[in-house]
Amino acid sequence: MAHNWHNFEDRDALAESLADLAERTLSASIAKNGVASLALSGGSTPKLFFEVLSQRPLDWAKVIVTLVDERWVPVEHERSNARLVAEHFAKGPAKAARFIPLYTGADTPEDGVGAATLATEALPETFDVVVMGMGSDGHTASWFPGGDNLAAAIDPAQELPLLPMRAEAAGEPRITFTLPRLLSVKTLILHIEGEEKRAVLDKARLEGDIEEMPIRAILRQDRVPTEIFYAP
Ligand SMILES: O=C1O[C@H](COP(=O)(O)O)[C@@H](O)[C@H](O)[C@H]1O
Repeated sequence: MAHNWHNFEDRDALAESLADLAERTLSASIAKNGVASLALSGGSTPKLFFEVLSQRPLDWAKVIVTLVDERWVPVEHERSNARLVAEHFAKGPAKAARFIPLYTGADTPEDGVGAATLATEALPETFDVVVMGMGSDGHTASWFPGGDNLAAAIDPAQELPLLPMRAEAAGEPRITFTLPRLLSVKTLILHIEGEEKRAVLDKARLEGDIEEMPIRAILRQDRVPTEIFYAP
């Protein structure tokens, strides 16, 4: 499936354009279905995009927001992706959106994945917008090289929407949406910033095992085009 490249001179321009695309897609879905859904990545890259999108004049009360993955830590923790959403996205107009967290408060993601799965059943079967990020090791969502559930998470036939994930490089146990669940989407975005990550992405586009660079599961799938947003 084609990748559509959107290259920007700087990160401000990228954030505005990415927010334009998300706003357009969400607003079309609200007009057609009365509801829209958005799955966001965590980490450090999306902060500016969150700030810009959160100010857009959408009917946010009709938007359901979740994360593509979460670190298994409480929302107060500095590494919580939900905390990033709370601080940089759930403010201004976007505060009216309904947020479905993946962290449930259970001791482990293995204990909590059932409740998280139930909670995410409130999402429409097809996401309107999914925004993926990528780490400098080629992971995306919590699909880490060497992850204990990596093969299951990126299995195109996987029927479970969410899986726990543990990996040395992950820092803490994780929970993550699986490949088929995230590919059930109208607009799939990959958000990359910085020349170091651009080099990682270029390497991922070459031949090689998907499990070595799990972002390849996105780049090589043929269900939905990937809109690649890049700024140095
Ligand atoms: O751990 C994570 O890392 C990736 C990449 O994050 P970044 O800090 O390099 O932007 C992120 O996409 C994922 O959601 C997050 O949990």
